[in-house]
Amino acid sequence: MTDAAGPPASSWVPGADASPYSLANLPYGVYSRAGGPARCGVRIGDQVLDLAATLHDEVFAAPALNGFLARGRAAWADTRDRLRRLLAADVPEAAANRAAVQPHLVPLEDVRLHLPVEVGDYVDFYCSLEHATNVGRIFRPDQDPLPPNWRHLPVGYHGRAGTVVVSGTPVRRPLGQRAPEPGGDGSPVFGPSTRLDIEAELGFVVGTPTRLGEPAGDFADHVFGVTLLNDWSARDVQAFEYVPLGPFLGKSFATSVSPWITPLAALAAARVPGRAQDPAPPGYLARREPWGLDIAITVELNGEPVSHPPFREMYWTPDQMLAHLTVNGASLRTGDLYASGTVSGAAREQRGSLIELTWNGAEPVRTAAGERAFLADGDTVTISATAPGPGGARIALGEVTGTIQPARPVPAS
Ligand SMILES: O=C(O)/C=C/C(=O)CC(=O)CC(=O)O
Ligand SMILES: [Ca+2]
Ligand SMILES: [Mg+2]
Repeated sequence: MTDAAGPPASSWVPGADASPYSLANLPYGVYSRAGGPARCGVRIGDQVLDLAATLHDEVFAAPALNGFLARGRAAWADTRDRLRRLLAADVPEAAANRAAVQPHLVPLEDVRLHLPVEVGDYVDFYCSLEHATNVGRIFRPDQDPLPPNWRHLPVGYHGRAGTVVVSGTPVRRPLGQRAPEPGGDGSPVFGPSTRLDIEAELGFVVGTPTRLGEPAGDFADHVFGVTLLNDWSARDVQAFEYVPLGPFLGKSFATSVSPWITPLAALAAARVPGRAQDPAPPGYLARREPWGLDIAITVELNGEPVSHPPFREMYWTPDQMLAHLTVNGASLRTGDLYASGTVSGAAREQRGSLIELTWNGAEPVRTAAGERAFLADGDTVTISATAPGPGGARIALGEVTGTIQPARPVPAS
């Protein structure tokens, strides 16, 4: 059963058809039950389907999806087709499928979700025109908000792959150096970050590697799927350290991702051409297919929605990010992760970071827990997203959440 336009296919799994985790979605993740090993699964409704047991395939009896991702696009499509057929209500063998598959469904409330891939390299881009313009105005008020390169290439930096953590992992407020403060002795100040922020982003997970020395082929040949990502950012540390080599410790302490990877195949109805670009980018960045994605993101602070960033408004699209990552001959490996950069739209309530929402703290966000310029200890940030599915239904991309823990004590000098 391939993904087709038209009415959504129906599943025998109770509740699945009415859920944003219907047969049209089927995101992949890694789960464990109490005392059991971590294994690969697919989400349907409020359950996880164990893939190794269902498909009799040991590649899924692993604590990461990398082995499956390395098999490539034809295998991804074949597995998705098999799963859709096994879970479908409207195929002749549905009763037999149900009898065989039902024992391998586990209620979500009985599982722990893990980081779904072993992350290789992690790169973060800067692809929202509105975000780049806002942050440029705030960080560099005396200059053009957009650097001269910005409309010619998707600007990015390498982050710390080893600190990519799964949703729910607590985030400890980092220690670091910030600029000398007025009234101080002129030295930088070392201590807990006082401007801890979020960045609402999408992450793209590489399945099929590229060859050293060669550019990537088609986006959908290499990229397996999409995850939600929060690039926690200590703005005070970042502002003092980033010249001239870019973000470093201000962003490397934690990057949280959703436990679910939504395969590109589930996002067929979300594909849009991508925003017009002026000037036209060089040939290697020309868009060959529509890979803008109409994904609607919501950011909640302590349970209250504070922003609705629209991914469809991104200036650079994820196929262009992939082309740029490899144009110099640098290769990508299975499990590499690249993020879009903060997603911000033109309206205030579409900004994907607190530094923009509060204009560097000058206009605090009002919530039931009090006013926030930046994050307080104990705050919980949750990013979720939905996208159009077949027949007007929507699919969900999971959520990525994290709660801020107090900084560790400043070491005595
Ligand atoms: O312009 C700057 O100096 C800083 C930019 C960011 O903090 C953004 C970043 O990490 C990339 C992004 O998320 O868009
Ligand atoms: Ca970022
Ligand atoms: Mg980060």
